[in-house]
Amino acid sequence: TRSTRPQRLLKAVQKHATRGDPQSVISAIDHFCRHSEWAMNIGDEKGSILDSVVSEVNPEKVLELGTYCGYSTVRIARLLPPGARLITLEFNADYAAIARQVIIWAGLEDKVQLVEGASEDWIPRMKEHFGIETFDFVFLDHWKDRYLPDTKLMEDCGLLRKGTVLLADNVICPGVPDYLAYVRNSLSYKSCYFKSHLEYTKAEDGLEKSVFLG
Ligand SMILES: Cc1cc(-c2n[nH]c(CCNC(=O)c3cc(-c4ccc(F)cc4)cc(O)c3O)n2)ccn1
Ligand SMILES: [Mg+2]
Repeated sequence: TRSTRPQRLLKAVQKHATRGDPQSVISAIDHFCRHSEWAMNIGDEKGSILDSVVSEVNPEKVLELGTYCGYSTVRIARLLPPGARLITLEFNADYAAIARQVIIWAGLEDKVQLVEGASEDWIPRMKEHFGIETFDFVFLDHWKDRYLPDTKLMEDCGLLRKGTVLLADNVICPGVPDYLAYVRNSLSYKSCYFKSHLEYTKAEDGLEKSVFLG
């Protein structure tokens, strides 16, 4: 039967990227998505904004919601200091299988723990299952109707501390209006918007950076 788009994306990585070289993995995926098939990775333009925020925060403990093929996982993990850890949650088992291979090809498997399942099931188990106290940085890139409930769930589970940075993809396209209203109006967050474009297109999109104030 016909291969899936994530499978074809992984083949492009294994053909064009150098094992152990995260930048070549990022470039191979961006080339595939620009010249072969669009895919819902954050992409190079928003990816550069992600890079700058991660570098500024320099986090030890990172949570990513929505792995997809592991593109943003690689972008984040390649910037982490030794000993830092990234936990990434993926609901779709087929995406997860591809992402594991992409992360291994980039040579970043020691920094990344990929967990399969729904965010609402795993967020309440972070502390007892992974020994996590609080996260320094959270990247939200999963189902858009889960951004707000999962943010409230992270608050309630005590996973956020004064200064934890949340960075949300797709706040314009597909859009997360309820989440935006919440972080922009809540006294518990300081938010700012980074205007950009939907990956590999001219459509507007952007990232919302929100600092939890406790
Ligand atoms: C743990 C857990 C994980 C998940 C989960 N894992 N992986 C995802 C994927 C989510 N991402 C998207 O749907 C998405 C869509 C677009 C898009 C699509 C079509 C258009 F026309 C325009 C834009 C663009 C993007 O950048 C996106 O990120 N959800 C779900 C539940 N629980
Ligand atoms: Mg996205």
